[in-house]
Parts: sequence; C-alpha cells; structure tokens
Amino acid sequence: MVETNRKYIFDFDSTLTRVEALDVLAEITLKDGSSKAKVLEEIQHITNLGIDGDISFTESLERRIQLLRATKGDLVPLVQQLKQKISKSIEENKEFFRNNAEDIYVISCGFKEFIDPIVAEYDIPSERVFANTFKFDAAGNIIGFDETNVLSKHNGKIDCLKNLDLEGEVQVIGDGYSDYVMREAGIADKFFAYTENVHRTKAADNADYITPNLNEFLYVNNLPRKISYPKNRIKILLLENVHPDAFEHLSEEGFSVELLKHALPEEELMERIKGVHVLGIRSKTQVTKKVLEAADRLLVVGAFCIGTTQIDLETAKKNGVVVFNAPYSNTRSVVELAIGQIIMLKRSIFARSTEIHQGKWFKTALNSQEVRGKNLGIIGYGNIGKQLSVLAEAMGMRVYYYDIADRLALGNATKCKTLEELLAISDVVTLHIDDNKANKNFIGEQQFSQMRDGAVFVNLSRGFVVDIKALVAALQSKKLSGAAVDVYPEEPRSNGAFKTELQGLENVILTPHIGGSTEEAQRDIADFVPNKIMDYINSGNTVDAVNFPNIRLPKQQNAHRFLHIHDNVPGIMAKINEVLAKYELNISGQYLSTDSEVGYVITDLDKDYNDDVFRELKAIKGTIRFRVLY
Ligand SMILES: NC(=O)C1=CN([C@@H]2O[C@H](COP(=O)(O)OP(=O)(O)OC[C@H]3O[C@@H](n4cnc5c(N)ncnc54)[C@H](O)[C@@H]3O)[C@@H](O)[C@H]2O)C=CC1
Ligand SMILES: O=C(O)CCC(=O)C(=O)O
Repeated sequence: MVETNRKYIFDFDSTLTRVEALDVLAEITLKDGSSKAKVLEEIQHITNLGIDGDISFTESLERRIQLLRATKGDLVPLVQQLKQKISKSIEENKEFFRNNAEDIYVISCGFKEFIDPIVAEYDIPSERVFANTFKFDAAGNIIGFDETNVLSKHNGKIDCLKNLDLEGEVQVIGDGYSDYVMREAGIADKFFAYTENVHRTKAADNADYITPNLNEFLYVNNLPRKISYPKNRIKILLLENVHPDAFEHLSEEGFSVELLKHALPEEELMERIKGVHVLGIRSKTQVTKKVLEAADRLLVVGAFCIGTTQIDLETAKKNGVVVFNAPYSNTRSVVELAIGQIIMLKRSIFARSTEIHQGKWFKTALNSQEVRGKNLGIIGYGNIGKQLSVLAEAMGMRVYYYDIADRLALGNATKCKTLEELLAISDVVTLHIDDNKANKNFIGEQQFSQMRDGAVFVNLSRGFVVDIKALVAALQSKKLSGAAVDVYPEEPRSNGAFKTELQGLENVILTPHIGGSTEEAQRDIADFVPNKIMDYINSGNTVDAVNFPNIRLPKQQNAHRFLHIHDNVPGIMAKINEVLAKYELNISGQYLSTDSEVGYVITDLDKDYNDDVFRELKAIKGTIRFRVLY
C-alpha cells in the first residue's frame, strides 16, 4: 500500500468501461427494425454533444431518456453486459483499486442503478459513487431522473466535487470535457484525459496528461501497476511500407507506432532512431553500426523479410538488440515468380509481347521451348530452393541442385557435388543462396563460361552475389539466351528512377525486387514478425531470433520477470544471484541461454522488489541491458 494523500476521481462511461452505458441500454431496449439504427445514431450524437459540452447535460439526458424507452427490467442485462466491457487496463490493475479503496471516487453523469454494481467489484462502495438516479413509474418504466441531483445539471460535476470537500491532491481521470471542468474550476489539481476507449480532442487538448490507459496513469504517478513500463511508451518505427496489418497489430497491443513508406538513409535514421524501442524494416534499410550506436532505446529490429544482411547483426547483439525476421512467409511467392519467369524466358514471351505492344505481329516458334524435360539447376537448396525443386519437378523438369550445406534431395532431385557440375548440366540456372556477404560476386565471368550455351539465368536472391558486368557480357555474347533479375547490387530506397546496365537487353526480364511482394506474403509477414516482437517485449522470448541466444520461456504466473543481457564472461550468473539473495528475493524460475559472446538470463521472482535491486543488477560489470517485466 502506497501512502499518497491523493484522491482519485474516476469517470464511469468510456473510462472505467469501454462504452457509454446508455448506448448499450439503447441496444437492449430498441426493437430491431428500420428505425433502430437511426435512433441509436441519434442517441450517440446527443451523448457526444453532451460530453463535449455543446448542449447542456440536462438536455442531453432528457432527450436520450425519451428515446430509450427503457424499464427497470432492462437494467439487469445492462449490468451483465457492462461487466464484460470494463476497460482492459482497468481490469488488469484491479489491485490499484483494492489498495487505494479509501481514496477512489466515481463521479459520473450516468446512473447509480448500473454504476454501483459494476464498481462494487472494484472495491468502490455505493457511498463513494456520485451519479444520477432514474425515476420509474408504477409499471417500472424509466420516465426521467432526479432533477434535484447536481449531476443532472450542466457542469454538475463541479458542484458535486466541491460538496465533497476532499483533502489532499485531487486527480480526475475521465474522457470528457465535463471531467476537465473540475480542473478548470480549480477544485481538482490534475486532469488526466483517458483515451483508452475514445480520444476526445476537447478533453485531450485541455488535459494535464493524456493517458492512453491506466498503466500510463499509474506510471506517471509512480504507483504499483500490472506492467512496469506502459506499452504506449514503447515507440515503434516501421519503415519501407510494411503491410498495414503490422501497424494495426502493434497499435492494438497498445504500442505507439509510426509507419513510413520508404527506407531512410543512414544519417536520417541515426536521428529518427533516438527514443525508438522497435525498428521494423525490409531489405532496403541499412541498420549499420552507426545507426545502432545512435539508438539509445532500441530493443528489437524486426526484418519484415527473409534476408538480414542489411543489419549489422553482431553490433546489434553486442548492444543487446534482438533481431527477428520472417524466414518462410514469402518463400512461396518467390518460388511462384521463379517458375513464372523460367517459363517466360524459355518461351521468349517478353519479346513477343513487346512486339505486339509496338504494333508488330511475329508468330514464331523460334527460341521458344517447353520447360518439360529441361534441366533446372538450383543453387542454394534452402527454403526457397527446395520448394522450387518440388514444383519444377511437378512440371516435368529434371532438377539438379548445389548447396554448400549438406541438403537432402526432395523427390527425384539430383545433388551436384560441385557448382561446376551443376552449371555444366543445367538449361536453366536459378540462384537461391542466402545473403551472406561472403557470397559477393559468387557468379561471375568464370561461372557464366561454365554454363551451357543458350542457358537461361535467374536471380531472385541478392544483387551483389552476381557480377553484373559479367552477366551483361554473357547476354550480349549470346552465351546466355535470357535472364530474369529481381535484385540488384544497388537498389533505390524508394520508388522512382532506376538505372542498371541490364536495361535494353534482349529476353531479359527485370523486376524491382518483388519476389516476396505479394499480398499473401506481406500479410503473413505482418502477422509473423509483430508476434515475435510482441513476444519478446511482453515476455522476453527470443525463439527464432537470428542474432541472439534462443530461449522459449514459460508464461510467468504472478511473478516479476527480470531480463538480464550481459557479456558472456565468467561469474555474471553468480553476481546476479548474489544480488537477489541479498534482497531475499525468492527465484521462482530462472532460465539461461548463451552464445560465445552474450548471455541472456531470465529470472522470475514471486515477491515485490525495490529499486535498489534494480540499480544493483544494472550495475553488474558486463551488463549490456537490463529490463523488468511486470
Ligand atoms: N527477391 C526477393 O524478393 C526475395 C529474395 N530472397 C532471397 O532469397 C534467399 C534465399 O532464401 P531462403 O531459401 O529462404 O534461404 P535459406 O537460408 O533457407 O537458403 C539458402 C541456402 O543457400 C545455401 N547457400 C548459401 N551460400 C551458398 C553458396 N555460396 N553456395 C551454395 N549454397 C549456398 C545455404 O546453405 C542455404 O541452404 C534469401 O537469403 C534472400 O536473400 C528471399 C525472399 C524474397
Ligand atoms: O520484400 C522485401 O522487402 C524483401 C524481400 C527479400 O528480399 C527478403 O525477404 O529477403
């Protein structure tokens, strides 16, 4: 229990609950029919006019009650429904209400008949609930309200709070202008505009604080709360036009998310990354050492793609920044494009199509072959390579593959021991190696010379793995009969002009790095990566992290969780446990995962800790990052 000498005045509708109770009552009482929607709309309109102070509250109440046609009996389902509609963060922080029971009041322009039973479950007794009361006729119909109650009057909350004559600092938490006026009149000391359910500009503009949930309110007041750091304080910057679903998932979770359409150059990113906890990128954004050094809050980088060499993974790790990617979400899209391009190349479709666009009819079988029975050479037999292998075989191609890692053949595919062997046998060579920097210019003049005369070449992996000059030469000399290229050594940060030496060459299909750009893939990625991010932020899980010791954690039950990332040097675990023992903290679970450079230890504690523990754990030599959950 924290002694504060404060009084907390809560509004009810859209603050303690997610809804306006009279709107819910209207849903219950109005019979389905053509006029129902119209009446509901009218009620909501009148509610908003009253809340924003555009009509007097008395008028708003009178007009709504007339439209409602409710009875005493309707209040029973209303209460049941409202119990299901408590604001999420209010529900999460029930303990705050229990611990401060004596100091919490509800002042509402709603009605005690439905407020009392709801807030009783939050330890707020009827005598500390100030609200209107209904008038009923003998048959139980609601026919009006007690007009002598100050709360039925315009700005009645001011008089109500004045009459209470409370001692100590008075804080008002509400979503409407009628809550703010208590502060304006000088009877309340602070007004918190509560925006978890609705953001009312007029209230927010006048607030001392805007609080998107109760956690933030408790954080600002330094009061115990369900989560140590309110999610709205976690800033997420999404670049490169990642699918809007990612924005939605992360915003729904309560994070503060910003979405930009393009990649940012290093200098600009170094500025923009300050204060950012989570960075979301695709393949264009270079997360360099300088960017990572400039990042003062960064916890996670989410690569909304497969490749991760655009990120300095080592520096990220050393700085305690976890990186996730989406290793499978766009695999199928790349495979389908590869198949399509192989067929288009083998049939010289682009040449024929261009001729027609130019007004020429040139029907010919010249340079047009089926893919059936042809040899497909896949370099890089990973997720994409293997899936391509299966689909190509289904089209009757004979599949050969080469991989530096030992990969088992799928179907009837034949493994080549050397790259030369594969190049010599393939009618189509397709590149699906990973984006490891060591693969720079992996295919060059020598490799093109080792290919079959008239072979076609496809690159959907990374631009830098192919020597473009050598590819241009192989195409110009007709060593190759065609090529499809989706990726380039230098790619622009945003849509606009683009130049490559491959432009204008015959039977060359050029696409702007869209192998993984399908609606399906982008939607899947927008689901997968945010889940990984949220799992790490909310519980510390690093499963599938690409640069960090992987650890799958059990969900903690009524425990505080300490996350400690440190240099992997001897003795750190002992020091952590020494500090915990010194403060007599009982460890309910402890999990450790290390690699050669960093250690990641997660400790669950079943007892409250104080800030000294926090400081001492942070001060242990070798600590890279320390974070507390709950
Ligand atoms: N164009 C686009 O939009 C997209 C491009 N990609 C690119 O495709 C690449 C492959 O993706 P996945 O199949 O998911 O990766 P993966 O990691 O599952 O497979 C890559 C395979 O290449 C092999 N490999 C690496 N270097 C090699 C070398 N020098 N010689 C032979 N084999 C080598 C690896 O051992 C591995 O089996 C990604 O790294 C990314 O660069 C991925 C998705 C979309
Ligand atoms: O879609 C993107 O931004 C990049 C796709 C890609 O190359 C990858 O997933 O590695």
